[in-house]
Amino acid sequence: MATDITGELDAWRGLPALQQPEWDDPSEVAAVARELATQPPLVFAGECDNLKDRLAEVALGEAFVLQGGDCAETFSGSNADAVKNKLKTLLQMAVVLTYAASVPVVKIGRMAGQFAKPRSKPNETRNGVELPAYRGDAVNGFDFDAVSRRNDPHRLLQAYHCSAVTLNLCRAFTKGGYADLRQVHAWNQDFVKQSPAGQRYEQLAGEIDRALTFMKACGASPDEFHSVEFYSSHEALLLEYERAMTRIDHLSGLPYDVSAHFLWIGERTRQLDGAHVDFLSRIRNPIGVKLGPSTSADDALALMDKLNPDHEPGRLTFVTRMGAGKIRDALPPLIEKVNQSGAPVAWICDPMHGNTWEAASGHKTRRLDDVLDEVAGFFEVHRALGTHPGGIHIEFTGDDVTECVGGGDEIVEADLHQRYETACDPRLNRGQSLDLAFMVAELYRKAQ
Ligand SMILES: O=C[C@H](O)[C@H](O)COP(=O)(O)O
Ligand SMILES: C=C(OP(=O)(O)O)C(=O)O
Ligand SMILES: [Mn+2]
Repeated sequence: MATDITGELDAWRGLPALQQPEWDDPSEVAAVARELATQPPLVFAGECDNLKDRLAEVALGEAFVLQGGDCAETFSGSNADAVKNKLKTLLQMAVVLTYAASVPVVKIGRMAGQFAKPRSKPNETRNGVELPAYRGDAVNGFDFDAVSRRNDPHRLLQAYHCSAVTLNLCRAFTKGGYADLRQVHAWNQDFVKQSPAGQRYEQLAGEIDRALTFMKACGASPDEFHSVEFYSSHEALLLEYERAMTRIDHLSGLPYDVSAHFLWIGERTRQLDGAHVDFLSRIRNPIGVKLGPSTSADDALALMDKLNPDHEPGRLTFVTRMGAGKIRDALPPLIEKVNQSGAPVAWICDPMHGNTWEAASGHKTRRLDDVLDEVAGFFEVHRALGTHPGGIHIEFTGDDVTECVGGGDEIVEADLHQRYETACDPRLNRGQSLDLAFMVAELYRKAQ
């Protein structure tokens, strides 16, 4: 039995796999994969099952997903301050949503493994010099020189170790007291406090404080107030890595990719007969697929049939990323067709990837207004169809960067150069993330 499963886990090797790095020496990759396969799991099958249960609640309309983090994590970003700032932002957003929208929030980081990037062009040219594109720290270096841009399979091991460090910090921060609801004010104690969203948050935190004091006086202090359930996720892009991190769970005898709780297939690698769809169809984690504006209703249905043939609630999440100008037309046919099939699905909105453009300065950027408009369109469509807007998937950072324009602390195009630190796509900063959370909470409340 185990032999059969193992064989099936390698079926992707015979299929077209897009966006895989070309490595100089395949035997070096094979040696790294063997070493990865001996490393301890980063997550346990039981935890993945718990997340699947949470996502089943989302599919049923009873909870809301908040998934986010960097576009591309970096090895140098695997440190306590950077991880704490991202978690703090996620916790603040989650509190706004839980309190202001009165909905349980499933918290998933694009963290502890988001080290590989698909690219639209294989090469990058600067001042007449052409080098391979940066494909994430798991593959090559961000610096623009030939040595750094060489694909190095040993980086896969470093990606594993940085994921372990980051996940360990996430587990400690979310279980060790930092995420206690009595810390709601503490999460707001820095630059963000002065921003319009920070001040609005401060008010809400005051209300939560009073509610907690009241509940304590009544004798209630449930565990849920003292720690937070947090899950990790990343795009399952590098199949050698994901395969090496896949283990057969002792209890169920089923394969789980133990590199993260939740894995998703990107917009560029969701071909029905491609390697990524095949591989993810064979692991038992909860999984997602990004759906861009070229997705037909038949494509969505075929992905459902292949990735969740048993219609297991929580197994498959569709992450739509249509763009603000397209979502109102592109999303309804997908939802209608999938719904007609009776398949349970959690629909979540990535309002980032359909709204990227290049500023005159050459910076890749996004307008917060477009992000908000796509989320508003997502809610409108679900409201019109009577379906559940299940969550948001965003790229953000805990730092005060200037990568996206707009927001309460208005960032304009001319500001982009000030703190443009992303290794790939432009991220919302703390203030912009909070602006978004308040808007989503309002939309959610209205939709109820
Ligand atoms: O999320 C990542 C980007 O959208 C993807 O890597 C493509 O970016 P690019 O067009 O800069 O290559
Ligand atoms: C590459 C990404 O998105 P998509 O696959 O939707 O383009 C991403 O999430 O960073
Ligand atoms: Mn991105």
